[in-house]
Amino acid sequence: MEFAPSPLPATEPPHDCPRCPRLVAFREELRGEFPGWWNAPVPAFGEPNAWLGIVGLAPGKHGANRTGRPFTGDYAGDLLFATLAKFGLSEGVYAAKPDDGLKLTGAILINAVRCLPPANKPTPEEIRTCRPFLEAPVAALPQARIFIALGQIAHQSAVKTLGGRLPKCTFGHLAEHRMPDGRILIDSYHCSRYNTNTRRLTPEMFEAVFARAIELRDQTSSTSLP
Ligand SMILES: O=c1cc[nH]c(=O)[nH]1
Repeated sequence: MEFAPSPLPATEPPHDCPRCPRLVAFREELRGEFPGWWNAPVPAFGEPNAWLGIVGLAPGKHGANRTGRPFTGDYAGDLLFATLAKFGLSEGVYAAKPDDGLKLTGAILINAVRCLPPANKPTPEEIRTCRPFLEAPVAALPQARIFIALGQIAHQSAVKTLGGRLPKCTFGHLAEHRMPDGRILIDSYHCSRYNTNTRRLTPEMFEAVFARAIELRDQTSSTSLP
């Protein structure tokens, strides 16, 4: 795969974002080892007019960090994209590569941390440092009234981004949190290989989160949320 950095919206981190020294060093190492991979901050993927924002954790090494599209090419993406298709939130067929023509409809995927962290574990400082790159695209989503957080880290970053208070928002699968301006955050266990293999998260449990998001969208579509 050949990657030429294309012009990015102002809400996206630059291709050579220097903010997190550990993540920059890891990215440089992987650029040497895998020059054909993306190896850069991974841009959000989806519709600018999305009603649903889905907050992930961080690129997977062989997934988004390789392909340059969130969740694309790794195990977590298989369940996520199948679920999006099932709920009418995508058009086209997901084929685990960024040029498969897949389009999200009504939804957007944004990782809480844009660069690949070693061992899939960003530090608290890296999560904090990357938060402007969650805040900026979220602020640029005028229609997004419902958010789904995939896992604890995404939950924490999403609550802070949406202006909520963490002590009031305990993470739990299918837990719902109303933000001060009326936007609603639904938590889900992350659709990682570990969670699905151990059955902590089943496809049915994951689908219940999206079904609830759609139910809330339909209930709130007549009320005025930001
Ligand atoms: O949270 C995740 C996991 C895998 N790939 C992503 O882009 N985000």
